[in-house]
Amino acid sequence: MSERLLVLVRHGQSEWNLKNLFTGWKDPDLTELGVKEASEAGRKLKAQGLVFDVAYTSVLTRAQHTLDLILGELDQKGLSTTKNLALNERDYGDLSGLNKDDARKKWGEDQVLIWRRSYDVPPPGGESLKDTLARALPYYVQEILPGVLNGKRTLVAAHGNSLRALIMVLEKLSPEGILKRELATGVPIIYRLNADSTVTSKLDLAG
Ligand SMILES: O=C(O)[C@@H](CO)OP(=O)(O)O
Repeated sequence: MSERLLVLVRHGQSEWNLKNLFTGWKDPDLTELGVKEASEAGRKLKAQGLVFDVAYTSVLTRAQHTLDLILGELDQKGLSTTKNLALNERDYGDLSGLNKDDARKKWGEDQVLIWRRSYDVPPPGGESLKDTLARALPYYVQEILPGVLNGKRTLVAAHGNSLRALIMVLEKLSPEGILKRELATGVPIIYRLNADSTVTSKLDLAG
């Protein structure tokens, strides 16, 4: 029987993660550390003996670069890959490009935390996690999940908040539960699914 494998990985550290800037749909590349993290993610997946049939990523450079580095480590550079905007980071709207500490000074710690981690309060001009889920989930259900359920071993390289949206569904987390869920850069999470698309097992390759 095929294994219904789904691996999610957040991109490695980006230039704007390093500078502590709200990023969203802006398109910085990986830092040197981010490149190392992505390669390390690939080595960890290889050490697990994993091979993939398909990959998905966003239309943003940091996620695509991460995927390329992972596939390089896996000797799978030619893997069939689909890029879609549905997997993009949450759009940070007017906050994009601002420094996160400066934003805390201007609007206060609590307000910035609400914009960053609440479920349904969007940052000005941007997307809430709920909005992000509303575009990432249909893509997952219609484009990614059918392949996984048919035995296509699937790798998704995307972003903190687009992946948090999918994790909320996979792990059946409440809006309160997702609030505290942080995704480290370049850490793969390996899911195996049941035939009804619920999660059989989860392995977080942190550390
Ligand atoms: O700036 C962003 O786009 C995201 C991810 O780096 O930040 P946050 O941690 O606030 O979701």
